[in-house]
Amino acid sequence: MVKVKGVKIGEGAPKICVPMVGMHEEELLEEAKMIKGLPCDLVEWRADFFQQVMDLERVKITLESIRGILPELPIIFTFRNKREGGHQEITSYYYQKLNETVMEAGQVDLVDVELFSDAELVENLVKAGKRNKVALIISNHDFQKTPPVEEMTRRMLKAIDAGGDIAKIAVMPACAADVLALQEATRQMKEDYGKGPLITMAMGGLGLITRLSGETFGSALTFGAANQTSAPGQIAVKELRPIIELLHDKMKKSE
Ligand SMILES: O=C1C[C@@](O)(C(=O)O)C[C@@H](O)[C@@H]1O
Repeated sequence: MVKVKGVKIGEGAPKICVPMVGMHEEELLEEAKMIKGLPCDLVEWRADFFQQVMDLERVKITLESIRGILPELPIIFTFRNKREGGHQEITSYYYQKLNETVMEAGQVDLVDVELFSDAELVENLVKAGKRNKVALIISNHDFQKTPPVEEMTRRMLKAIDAGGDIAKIAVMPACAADVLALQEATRQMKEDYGKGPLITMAMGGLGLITRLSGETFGSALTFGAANQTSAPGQIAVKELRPIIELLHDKMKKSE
């Protein structure tokens, strides 16, 4: 279990995270104000959407303004590279600098680091996370396909071995068997390897069930949209919340 600002990821019902995808500061602040009224547990700033992400001072100022609007919610900071489905590509050097700067600024609770980054970079960011008391999600995204179950579990185990507090995998299914493979990899990680917390999802409409069924299979967090999605298959947080709650209540009652 990972506890951030009182939110227990990996205990009870899956937590709901809303991505912030504004390209400019004003848009982000509007999004933050809207999120204030939404039934979510965390927010994720997808900084690869932000047009001024190459300006570290701007990033820090924007983060402070977001925090000003959302003082209580845990914030995940994510720069998603293009090769993993993000909107911009930056050098490894800048990726490290950006994530370290944000961790040192003290406004975020979690940082998402891509597993397939340079090994030394991951190591440095794990150390920076520990130094700054920021939890690390080590993630992998495949927007083309769903790897075999063993490969998905191998990646999640590697993410935890590398020092991730949370392992995350997002894949693209082509058929129902792919969706089942993602669920099975999640189940094996939780029940057979005893590892977690995990965040897993199959993307697109076909994978939607995986965004709802985390409590059954072992995914501790799910992403729901405010008004713009950050990945295919996300549904609105207002639609997501009652489903997550229904499953949680009924599962508890029939224990
Ligand atoms: O990694 C993830 C998961 C995600 O890709 C999804 O499919 O919901 C959405 C991203 O914003 C987040 O960083």
